[in-house]
Amino acid sequence: MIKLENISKSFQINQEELTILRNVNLEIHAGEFVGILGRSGSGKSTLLNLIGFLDTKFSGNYEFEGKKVGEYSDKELSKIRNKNVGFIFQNFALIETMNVRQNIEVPLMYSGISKKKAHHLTKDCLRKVGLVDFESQSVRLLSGGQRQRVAIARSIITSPSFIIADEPTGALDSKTSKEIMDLFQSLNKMGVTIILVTHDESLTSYCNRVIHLLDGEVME
Ligand SMILES: Nc1ncnc2c1ncn2[C@@H]1O[C@H](COP(=O)(O)OP(=O)(O)OP(=O)(O)O)[C@@H](O)[C@H]1O
Repeated sequence: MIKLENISKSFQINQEELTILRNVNLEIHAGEFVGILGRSGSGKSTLLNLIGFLDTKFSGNYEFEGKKVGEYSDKELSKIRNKNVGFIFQNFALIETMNVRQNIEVPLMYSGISKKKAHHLTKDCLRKVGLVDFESQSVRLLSGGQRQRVAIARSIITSPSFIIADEPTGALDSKTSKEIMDLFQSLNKMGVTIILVTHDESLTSYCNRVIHLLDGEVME
């Protein structure tokens, strides 16, 4: 599904060129639960932005489902991103003025699907993340773990090809982290492809495969 060939990425800082990713070669297949492990500054977020179609300024070849990502226009790419990628962040990134259902339905806003269908999909996602009774609750009143469950439900409502989870347990205590990782594992068993990025080695026990990123280089 995802194929990166000889990907390099540099930033220009004060006349100096800083290489953040070096000749990255990586393939991720549908159904995998891949962990990308690396220290702070190793290039994890840079790699995620690239995989998630947020950054197209790199050298090398990125093929998604057999097509070169570099050949799409920005408009096409944002469509591809909305359809195929679910994002999960450390700080949940929920909209505080909305309730649980409204947050989960955000990715459907411009999809043109009916309200009835959206509600049906939301109910299904709420079931999957264990929040059936929280549909009308304001997200302000939720715990960290519940907030991340809402974010996970939001990430899967469009049935994306893969989800990117960037340090998803970084703001949670260890018991809640385990619950969230168990949830990722059960979603993966239902067929959701997951790319987890973390600096926490203990989380990689949940993954099928671990990729180590060291100073912008992949060590599988
Ligand atoms: N837009 C940018 N301009 C210049 N340098 C950048 C930019 N984005 C990232 N960097 C640099 O690239 C390096 C890798 O950053 P990146 O955020 O990818 O690392 P990371 O592994 O995700 O780190 P962390 O775990 O701390 O989030 C860092 O040295 C960072 O300062």
